[in-house]
Amino acid sequence: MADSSGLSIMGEELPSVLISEIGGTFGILESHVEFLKKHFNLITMKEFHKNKEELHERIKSIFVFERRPVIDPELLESLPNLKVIGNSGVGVNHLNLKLITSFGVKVTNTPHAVSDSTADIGMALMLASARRLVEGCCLATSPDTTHFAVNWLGVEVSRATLGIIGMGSIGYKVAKRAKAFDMKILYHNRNRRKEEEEQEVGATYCKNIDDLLQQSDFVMLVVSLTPETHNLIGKRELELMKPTATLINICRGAVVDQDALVEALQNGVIKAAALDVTYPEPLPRNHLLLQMKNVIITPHIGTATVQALRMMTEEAVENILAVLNDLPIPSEVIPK
Ligand SMILES: O=C(O)C(=O)CO
Repeated sequence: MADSSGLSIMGEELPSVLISEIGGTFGILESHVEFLKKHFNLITMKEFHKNKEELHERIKSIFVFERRPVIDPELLESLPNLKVIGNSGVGVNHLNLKLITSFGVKVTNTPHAVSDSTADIGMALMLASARRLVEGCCLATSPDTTHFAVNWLGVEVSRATLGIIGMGSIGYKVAKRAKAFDMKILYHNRNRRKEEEEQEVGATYCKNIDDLLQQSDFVMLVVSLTPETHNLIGKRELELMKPTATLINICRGAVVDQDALVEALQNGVIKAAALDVTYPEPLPRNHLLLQMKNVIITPHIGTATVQALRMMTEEAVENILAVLNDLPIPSEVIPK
């Protein structure tokens, strides 16, 4: 892994950093451990619980990966020298920012590392839904299939209108990709992008989200989950969309009112949905969304690439070292 930070604390013992565990489904990738150990003395939660008395004053940072370890008041109270929580990933809705910062602890995230891989998943879901890829795979592997029925047709994304809700770094990368597919691009964002940025990707700003919903063939959600964006897309918004439109969600499940979505899909209010995120994750096996032919669901794999995970670890390490060395912090998350 690239050692771009050059920030290890020279001449000092490596700072102790708490991690959930190494390996397993939710632990740190074993191939990242060597890199992390160049900068930190890693302490797993298991070691911490076994030896709290000796370790609690030494821990300066917590490296959060896959929402673990869980940061609760008890953990924060037990770490008097904690300076920073380095989240590996951009979304921090699993962290109570107000609580954490009330302990004088900073929070950082990794917006740069995740943007390409998450934008790719957005495009992959849009294309897969438009061209009925999952259904097509099932047809191809079905023993009864000789040829697809002549009226078994998908639609093209070329020249269709894509409405991007949330034009941060991921949304912007989606727009760049969509431009290459000759899509017409609309976007809604709290803050309008600079004119030259809009021109670069050919995106038109919709101040009013309703205009975007009414005009788009594909609506892609790329916002952070906050109290303002919780259930941002509900019954009213779905009813504004075209009956031929597809909803793609690559941010957080709770941005959509899922019951309203099920109803809209059942009643033909919209045509289809492609979701990398749901609530809960995973959905219960008997959930209606898992049974609909016009829905594609992936298990939150936006950053599940070799490259993204490597860059997330590197970006998180840079952030943590910047805080511990009292240097400008590349990506600090400030509670609103
Ligand atoms: O970076 C994040 O927050 C993710 O959810 C990755 O998909």
